[in-house]
Amino acid sequence: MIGTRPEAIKLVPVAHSLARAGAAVHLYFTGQHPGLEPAAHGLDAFPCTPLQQPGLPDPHEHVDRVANGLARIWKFRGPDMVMVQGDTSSALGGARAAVASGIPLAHVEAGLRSFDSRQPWPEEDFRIEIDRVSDLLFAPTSTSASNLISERCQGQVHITGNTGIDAGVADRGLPGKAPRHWPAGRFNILVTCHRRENWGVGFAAVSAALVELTRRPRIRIDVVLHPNPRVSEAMFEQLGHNASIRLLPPLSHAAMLEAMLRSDLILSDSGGVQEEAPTLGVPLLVLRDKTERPEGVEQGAMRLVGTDSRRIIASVDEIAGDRKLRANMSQQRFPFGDGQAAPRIAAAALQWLDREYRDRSEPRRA
Ligand SMILES: CC(=O)N[C@H]1[C@@H](OP(=O)(O)OP(=O)(O)OC[C@H]2O[C@@H](n3ccc(=O)[nH]c3=O)[C@H](O)[C@@H]2O)O[C@H](CO)[C@@H](O)[C@@H]1O
Repeated sequence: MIGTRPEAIKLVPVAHSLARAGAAVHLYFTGQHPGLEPAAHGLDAFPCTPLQQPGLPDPHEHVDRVANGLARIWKFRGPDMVMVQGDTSSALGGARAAVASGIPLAHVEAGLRSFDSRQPWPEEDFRIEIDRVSDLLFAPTSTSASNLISERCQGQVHITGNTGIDAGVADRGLPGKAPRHWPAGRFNILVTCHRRENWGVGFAAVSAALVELTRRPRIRIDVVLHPNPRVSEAMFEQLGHNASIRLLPPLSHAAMLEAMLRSDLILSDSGGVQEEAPTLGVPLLVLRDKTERPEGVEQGAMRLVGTDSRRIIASVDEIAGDRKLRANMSQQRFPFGDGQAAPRIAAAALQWLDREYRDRSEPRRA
């Protein structure tokens, strides 16, 4: 099940590992991010059913549409297992349809918790519901596995690492493989900001901080726009007039990783970027008050700064001005996995299916 760009990025390695292990992989593209193409992510070798359900202002309504659409398709013939990733409305819709159709469900990136239903909203609750009904739970870290165990989730838990790290990140992050091109004297900041909790007041405060930071002569700022037009229009409105800030269109994943590697510091509210930055060894200020990915903060690779302008400016000034702190935050760390999550997931899923269908003494569907 794939609905959004990050789900595509994180499921590419899983689809290929499953296929290598002998599974027949069928993709369902919900259409949550319209324009998301299997070929753009190297997924064109797999059969794909498009649902054509673009994301809606009310994510709960989108969940229902995806769930109903899939349940209709799977009424007569469904797969042996449904695999969903993360916490999107597509993932929850897929999970509900699998349960309604009696199909085993696997959840990739299970167990992440911010312990606050309001942030990320509605993803925290979506992920909890998916975890409760999954038969197989692929937790990226021991922290996420502990969350599942303390909530007494019924599914089988495996600690695998995050598949996002398999997706070209681990290779680039390996010592000696990360080319850093810092022009002397410059301090390059890369920014992404798209979370729903930050729409409105949050965006305005982040933009005000960026404008203030351009007054420092050393600082250069690149803002990568989100594919959601509502988000990119707000950024244009607030930053388009500032000649010292470059607004870049959404980048391919490879180009995004290169842009991260060329940066001295990243400011972002993205979930995936929180996993990638420590692996690439680039310091990160997280534009959120809470995170469901505390591992990078605990290891000193990133800091939570929220969207308060003064706090953002103070943190940037501190990191830009303190070589020792910057060197420490720039150390490569691998809190989210070693780049081998997908083969672990494929092996565990196929083993689980073999056992399940042997015990059920009924043939697998494919
Ligand atoms: C609240 C939250 O965090 N939600 C999630 C959200 O995405 P998340 O917040 O990670 O979504 P983003 O849109 O920021 O996507 C991040 C990914 O896209 C890449 N990128 C970013 C910008 C760009 O121009 N080009 C590009 O390729 C990044 O390198 C990263 O790999 O969906 C994911 C998939 O279910 C989940 O794992 C996350 O938990």
